[in-house]
Amino acid sequence: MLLHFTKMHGLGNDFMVIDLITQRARLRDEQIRKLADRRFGIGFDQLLVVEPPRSPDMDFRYRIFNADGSEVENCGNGARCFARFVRDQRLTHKREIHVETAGGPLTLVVNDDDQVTVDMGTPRFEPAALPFDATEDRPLHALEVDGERYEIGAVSMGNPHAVLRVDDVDTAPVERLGPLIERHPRFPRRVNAGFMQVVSPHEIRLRVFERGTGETLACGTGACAAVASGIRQGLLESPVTVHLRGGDLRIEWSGDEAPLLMTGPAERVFEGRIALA
Ligand SMILES: N[C@@H](CCC[C@H](N)C(=O)O)C(=O)O
Repeated sequence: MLLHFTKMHGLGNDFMVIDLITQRARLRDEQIRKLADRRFGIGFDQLLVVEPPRSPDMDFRYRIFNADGSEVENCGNGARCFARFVRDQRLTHKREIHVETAGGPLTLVVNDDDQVTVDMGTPRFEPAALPFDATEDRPLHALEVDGERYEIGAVSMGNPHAVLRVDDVDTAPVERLGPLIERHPRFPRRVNAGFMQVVSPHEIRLRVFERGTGETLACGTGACAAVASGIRQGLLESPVTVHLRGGDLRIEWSGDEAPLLMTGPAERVFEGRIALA
């Protein structure tokens, strides 16, 4: 069968987006891995799937699959693309869109300038929320990686994040430490590994080695987690501009149970049809 798809990106974190409201398909893990392949497939960091909601209060169900085929709880850059996609495809005319994800509900607002603001919910730090094997909920946890001890912030934005502060993201050992942190035994469901350089209380630079994908040009939930961890440690103050390799995000969070807001762009690249093997 021929499946219609749209290729999109949020700051270079790229997606294949498919509408499973007007089309029918069931994608197996190995098909997702093949489609994600940049030589043998379409190439993407994540697959985003639009489905009808299961709850009457919601507009859509938003499902996310990493390039390795694993289904995950949340994707921030994807959420902005999802909002643009459902409007461009005329699946909704709303500017405020409520979606259910495996990590909980999200509210997406398409602004007049076409930037999208996502209410990402409240960051969670308790280790069980990630999950992370630690007895106490603290701003920093010691983590031994490859015989060295590092201090990491552990944050759930629906999906799990470890945030490591570095002096300079350009020279940070992202390729070496990223995969080791991602599969560290204290993170039983693996983890996204963020490397954060604090530039000022309102500005950070960030690289993220994503679970199930590898380093991407930007990670929305990674940006939210890094800012939440930085604010909790007293290093940052809202609002914070996050400079990622693919561009900038604005993150606002007033702390405690307040929702964290992420604002940034969402771009359509091309559309196509592909035969599913
Ligand atoms: N690129 C994303 C996060 C995608 C999911 C992540 N790799 C995970 O496994 O949790 C973003 O923009 O947030």
